[in-house]
Amino acid sequence: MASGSVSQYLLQLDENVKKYLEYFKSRGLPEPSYDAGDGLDPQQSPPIEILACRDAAVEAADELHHLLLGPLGLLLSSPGDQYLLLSMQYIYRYKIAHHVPKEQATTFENIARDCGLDIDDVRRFLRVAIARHVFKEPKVGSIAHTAASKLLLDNPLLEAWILNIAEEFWPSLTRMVDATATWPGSQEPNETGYSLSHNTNENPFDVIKKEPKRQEQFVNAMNYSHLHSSYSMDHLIDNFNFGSIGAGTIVDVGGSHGQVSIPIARKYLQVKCIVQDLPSTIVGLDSRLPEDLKDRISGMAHDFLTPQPVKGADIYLFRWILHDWSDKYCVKILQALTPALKKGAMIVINDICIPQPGQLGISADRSLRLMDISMKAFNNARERDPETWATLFSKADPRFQFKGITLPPEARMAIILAEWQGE
Ligand SMILES: C[S@@+](CC[C@H](N)C(=O)[O-])C[C@H]1O[C@@H](n2cnc3c(N)ncnc32)[C@H](O)[C@@H]1O
Repeated sequence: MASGSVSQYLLQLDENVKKYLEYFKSRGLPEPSYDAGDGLDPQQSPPIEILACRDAAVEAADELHHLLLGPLGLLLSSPGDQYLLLSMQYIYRYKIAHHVPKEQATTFENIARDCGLDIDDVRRFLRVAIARHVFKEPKVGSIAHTAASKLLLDNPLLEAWILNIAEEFWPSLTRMVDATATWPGSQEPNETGYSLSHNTNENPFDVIKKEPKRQEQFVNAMNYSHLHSSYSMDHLIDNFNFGSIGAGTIVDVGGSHGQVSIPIARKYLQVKCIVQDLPSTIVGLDSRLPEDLKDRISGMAHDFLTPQPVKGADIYLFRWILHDWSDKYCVKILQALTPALKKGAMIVINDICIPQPGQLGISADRSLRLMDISMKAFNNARERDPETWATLFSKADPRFQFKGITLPPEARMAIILAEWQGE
């Protein structure tokens, strides 16, 4: 399939949109808009040449979009294009990208033979990808790499990201409307699109954990999505003064392997950190800590849905935790803290905060909305806006004083603060 250049598509778009709009003007119709649609009478279609202009303009816009995204962007836009996603799942499962020479063409027949696949399936799945410039068909029946298909080679985190969406999230999305009918308004992690599509009544995290390969894929996918500098830990560490507590204690709730506590302790030279997580995650943490931090960081097994055992700490930190839980469970998690809190203790949350509609550009807003709905499909969790964050604290206990939200420049994750006012 021949592809034009950016300038050619721009010209094609400009010429065809002008002709299309001229038609509207000549009929006294307003320009098409999101609010009013195109104002055309469905019974009386415009002349065929006008429809052809529209189609040419749409095609030029699509192609400009794809070219400007670049090869990586093209692949990453796949969650919005389930057909490409399906095709990539097929390509990954049978390692097809590895059977196409990097610099030459091969044939569908060769691929089918080398991978032991049905030739008709190979042709059909690959042509879905080719239609989005993932591989190309330089002449009928032959197949060669494009920049995007080359990214499917030897890129394990990208592979995990795409397969995790294809295998864990996408099936959940296809059943989430059914889930809203089966369990209206549910806040339970096992009453979701995931539950229906994966035929389980367990929390998806527990389902995935049972299979080491699936767990590895999930962890790699999460790591891939956090590679972008907007997710860097530095945004938290440089924009919240953990040093203000002097030699005080930070409880890093759900702190995993200490990936947050370690850089905090490195920057703030007096603070002590207690990393809490489930027993299977926290086991062995103390021996894995860097030697120079062993006297200031320690690990502790703790389920954050049960009462907090560390009493009187200065800061309780939740990084990348609460977005994995519905409001009902976030309230429980916050309530589980209260028996341990001293007056003035700070609750520091580092998580996504969706600005009010209209405050972000359309694509940034769209990507947060997609994340939010994916969390719902997965385990009834959610991304929150400022109001929803504030409400969590007031629902948990009126003695939490909500102190506000800051979004450091260039950061995706906001810093959300509350202070305990109880005695
Ligand atoms: C997305 S990770 C965040 C890890 C770390 N805070 C960070 O920012 O990199 C969520 C963590 O919560 C832990 N977790 C999940 N359920 C938990 C529970 N009930 N009690 C304690 N930790 C839990 C997981 O084991 C995991 O380490």
